[in-house]
This record gives sequence, structure tokens and C-alpha cells, in this order.
Amino acid sequence: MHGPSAAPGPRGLRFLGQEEAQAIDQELFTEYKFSVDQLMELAGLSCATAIAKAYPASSFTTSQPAVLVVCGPGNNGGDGLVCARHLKMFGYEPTVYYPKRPSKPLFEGLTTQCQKMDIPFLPEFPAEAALIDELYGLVVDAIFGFSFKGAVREPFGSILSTLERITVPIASIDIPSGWDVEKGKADGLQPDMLISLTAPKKAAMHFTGRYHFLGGRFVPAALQEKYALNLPPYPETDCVLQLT
Ligand SMILES: NC(=O)C1=CN([C@@H]2O[C@H](COP(=O)(O)OP(=O)(O)OC[C@H]3O[C@@H](n4cnc5c(N)ncnc54)[C@H](O)[C@@H]3O)[C@@H](O)[C@H]2O)[C@@H](O)CC1
Ligand SMILES: [K+]
Repeated sequence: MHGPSAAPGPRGLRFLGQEEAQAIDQELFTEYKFSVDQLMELAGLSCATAIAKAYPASSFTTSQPAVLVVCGPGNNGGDGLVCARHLKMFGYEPTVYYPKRPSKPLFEGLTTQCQKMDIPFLPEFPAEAALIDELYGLVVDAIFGFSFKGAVREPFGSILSTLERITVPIASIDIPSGWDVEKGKADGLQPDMLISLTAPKKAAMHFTGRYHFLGGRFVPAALQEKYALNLPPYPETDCVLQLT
């Protein structure tokens, strides 16, 4: 499973192919009996924690530490909703844009939690990149993760083309959205931060932003060994590790 697609990274860390990332994900659920919401909570908490380390609320130049969290239709979007909730707890002012909402109790619950914590949901995406730059100090990209494939379908194509033109930093959860999970996308989004969950995917080799964090400290040792993940040790009880 992991032999031919193995790609060594810094510190011997392995960068995963798309099928391998999905296989680990499935194994966590089927063999290890985790539930999606458990892992999503830990993933989203990792993202909010990494963001707080790289962009402390005090460093924002906007009047409030305003963050726009853009959520996609799958579990990457769910991570974004959890991240928004924890950012609010950490003293940020998140706003969510969530155009394609699956009618599943998990996502409905996460949405309600955010709404009841006074996190606004935008009815429309700001058409002008300049408006995003004016209103927010950071954008969290939770649109697509490791299951993204093919050409981007609407409404996400227009959203991504606006995000490609903003100047405020972007923090991408797991994969910069729109990038091929293995090959990246040279003319796509260029996030300032990438938070790789579980283990970096091959696209992360093309990441040139300032901060690369590892999060999702929930992979049992036996599963790490099976896939030869060679994850570096997390510091003490931290849920994130800064790679670069
Ligand atoms: N085991 C793990 O590592 C965990 C992964 N989690 C998150 O789950 C993500 C993977 O979630 P999913 O498998 O639900 O998938 P994604 O969230 O990556 O995306 C799938 C969704 O995007 C849509 N989509 C795919 N390609 C598209 C295209 N070209 N244009 C428009 N829409 C497209 C699909 O229809 C589907 O709705 C990871 O990247 C990570 O963020 C965490 O929630 C929990 C634990
Ligand atoms: K993403």
C-alpha cells in the first residue's frame, strides 16, 4: 500500500498520495472505531491552535481579529466549522461562508453550534477581493481536502478565483483548495499557511508559504507504523507541531 507511492520529506516525514490518505482515514473509522465527529473536532481544534500560534489576535491590523472561514461541501468544510468555533473561543471574530451544506446531522449540528455562538454566516461571497482585504485579517480555506478531484465546479471556481486575488494571508486546512492533492497547482491559491492533518499529502511539497504545521494528533502508533508515517514527536501535550 505505501511502498511505491512513498515520498520522503523533511525529517523523514512521508508525504501521502491521495488514495493512501483516504485509506488511512477509512482505517481510522472502520478498524479503530473512531467516529467522524471525534476526529473532526480534533482536526478543527488543531487548525485553530496553529492559527493562534502563527497569527496572534494582537497582530491583526483590522479593528477586530476578523477571520473569514470559507467552508466546502465535505469533511474539510466540517473542519472549518469546528475551527471557526474554537477561533471564537480563542478571542477571534470569525465569519463563515458555507454555500453547499450537506443535510447530515453532523454538519447541521456544527452549523447550529456556530450560529448559537454568534458567528455570522454570509449569505453571499464578497465579489471583490479588495472587500475581503478590507474586512478580514485572515482567510481560512476549508473548501476542499484530500478527496478533491478534477476541475473545480461552481460556486467554488468563482470563490477560488477571488481568493487568488486577495492580499490578506490564507491558512489552508489540509490541502490548498483547488490544488491536485499530489501535484499541487502552480497557478492556484498560494496560502501563507498550511495545516497538514494526520500527515502531509504530496501537494505539500509545493507549498511555499511561511507556516507549515502538522495537526490531528490522533493516529495510533500501530497505524503510524503500518503506513510508515514517521511522524515527528509533538511537543509535550501540544495538538500541533510546526514543521517550517
Ligand atoms: N483522517 C483524517 O485525516 C481526517 C480528515 N478530516 C478532513 O476530511 C478531509 C477529507 O474530507 P472528504 O473526504 O469529505 O472530502 P473533501 O472535504 O476533501 O471534499 C469532498 C467534497 O468536495 C466535493 N468535490 C470534490 N472534487 C470537487 C471538484 N472538482 N469541484 C467541486 N467539488 C468537488 C465532493 O463532491 C465532496 O462534497 C480531509 O482533507 C480533512 O480536512 C477530518 O475531518 C478528520 C480526520
Ligand atoms: K483546504
